[in-house]
Amino acid sequence: MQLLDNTTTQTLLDGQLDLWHTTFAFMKSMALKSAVDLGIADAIQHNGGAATLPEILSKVKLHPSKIPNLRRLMRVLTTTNVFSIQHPPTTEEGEPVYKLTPASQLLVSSQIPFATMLLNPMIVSPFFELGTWFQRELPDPCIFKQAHGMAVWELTRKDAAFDTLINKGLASDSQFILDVAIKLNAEVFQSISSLIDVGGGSGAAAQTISKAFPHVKCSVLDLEHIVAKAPAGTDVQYITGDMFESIPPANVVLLKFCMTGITRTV
Ligand SMILES: C[S@@+](CC[C@H](N)C(=O)[O-])C[C@H]1O[C@@H](n2cnc3c(N)ncnc32)[C@H](O)[C@@H]1O
Repeated sequence: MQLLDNTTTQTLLDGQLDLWHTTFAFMKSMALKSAVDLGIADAIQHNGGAATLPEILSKVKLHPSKIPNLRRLMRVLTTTNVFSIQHPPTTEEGEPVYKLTPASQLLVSSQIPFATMLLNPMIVSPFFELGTWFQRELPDPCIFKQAHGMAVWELTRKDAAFDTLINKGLASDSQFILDVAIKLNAEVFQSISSLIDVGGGSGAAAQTISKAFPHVKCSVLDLEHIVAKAPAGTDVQYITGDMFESIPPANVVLLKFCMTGITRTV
């Protein structure tokens, strides 16, 4: 084989390994999706934060024919640090114990809707056509629109289930990251009196700030159909508008995740 004449066999084997690692990288995210779908993090948590395979099986619903495959799934999830594994000493018989890691602690508490959103087929499938996207000139550069015929925010307007998926996912991430920001940088919020979250969605971030710092007048600027569904009874003011036309004045302008899927027309 010409290839083998010109390059060392070991170099090519290393190259094949790199290719396989990248080719099968999707198995990591699909294993994570399975863990979320099956509630494995919750099962371990309910067992005190550590569980053997039979203990996980007592809490997770699997078809009996698939039980032998759970160990393989857990192997992927431990090599990717979603869970950790502690083997029994070689001198003793017994089952390995799976434990929560910082990553899976987040799956128990807050990040499930975010992972569920990002691993949804509607969000993942457009990337199968990334090569085509590079070859075409499109009036709208949004890859989601190339695949589904409309931008993310147009689809949220038309499809209630998709809207819930996106809003819950974004809100869970906002809630988590704002809790962290408030804990680490409280003085930043103490020194301001107003804040506007541009493209703030259902207002999870603004509400978290408003509750922690009642002296900060918090507002959300978003598109009409998002503001129409804004939760009532909060101190946050929801404003309908297009960020490309104007942004109401405030001490702080928050732009979180706003580079993704922004639409110019309201
Ligand atoms: C990726 S989401 C971010 C939501 C929120 N900031 C968060 O981090 O959870 C983008 C938001 O921008 C809004 N949006 C899109 N185009 C907009 C525009 N032209 N003017 C104002 N808001 C817009 C969408 O409706 C959506 O709520």
